[in-house]
Amino acid sequence: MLELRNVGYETDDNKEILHDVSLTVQERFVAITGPNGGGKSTLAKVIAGIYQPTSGQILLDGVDITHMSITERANLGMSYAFQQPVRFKGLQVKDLLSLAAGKNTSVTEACNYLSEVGLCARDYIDRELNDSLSGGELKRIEIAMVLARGTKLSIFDEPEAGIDLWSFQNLIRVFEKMYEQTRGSILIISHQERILNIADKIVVIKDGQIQKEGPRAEILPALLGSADASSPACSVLTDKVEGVRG
Ligand SMILES: Nc1ncnc2c1ncn2[C@@H]1O[C@H](COP(=O)(O)OP(=O)(O)OP(=O)(O)O)[C@@H](O)[C@H]1O
Repeated sequence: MLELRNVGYETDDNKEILHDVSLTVQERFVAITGPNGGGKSTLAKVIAGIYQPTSGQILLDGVDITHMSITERANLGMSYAFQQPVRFKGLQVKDLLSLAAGKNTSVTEACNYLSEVGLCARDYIDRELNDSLSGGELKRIEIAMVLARGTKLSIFDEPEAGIDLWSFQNLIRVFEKMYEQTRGSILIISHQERILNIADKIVVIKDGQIQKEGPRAEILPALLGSADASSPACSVLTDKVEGVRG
């Protein structure tokens, strides 16, 4: 279980981005949503160790990881997929999957991971992770990497970004498979109703604070509120977050 106790984060020039965030993540799927600039990505980076919190404590299965490095957290069983995928120049896709899995992944295994994320494996296995890959391809490769790692806590920052042509059902199936394999928790930052729809718990972050959290059945109807059914869910959710105040 991941536990955040009164976590705060300020930038070097004293801008407060997160304020007094307390949260537990022990459910299968936990979704973090809220308006742009609310602090979701910052929270994910604080959890993953990319940013150090300036106050509060973070515990993973009771172990205080507040001041641990990214590598130490990863070794304890945490994976993080960025909103903007990173490029690893000089490294091939199959090498990245082997590194992620912590073993020499066979071509068949690597191909299976790539197929899971909707990529035609043989076209990608030997590709270098450089600018020749599109944002959407990199995003899928990054999701395949988290799948290969199979850790007890996987964090995804807007996994839907850049993969519009790939069916959401596939993305959701990947999350479900990941859960079956790891029995861990999957923390997903998303604005997408279809992703929020699979969440066991939804957390709404606004102005750097938790505005609302609870089971999906309690939070989602309020988020959708007076949403126009013909509008894309992503913009609806972003706009309607105001509606859950209370
Ligand atoms: N290093 C930084 N220095 C100054 N401001 C920052 C820094 N990092 C983030 N911010 C600001 O903190 C706020 C929260 O940013 P964050 O990226 O966490 O929001 P978000 O909820 O993930 O947004 P989005 O939905 O647009 O991805 C924003 O106003 C952002 O401009």
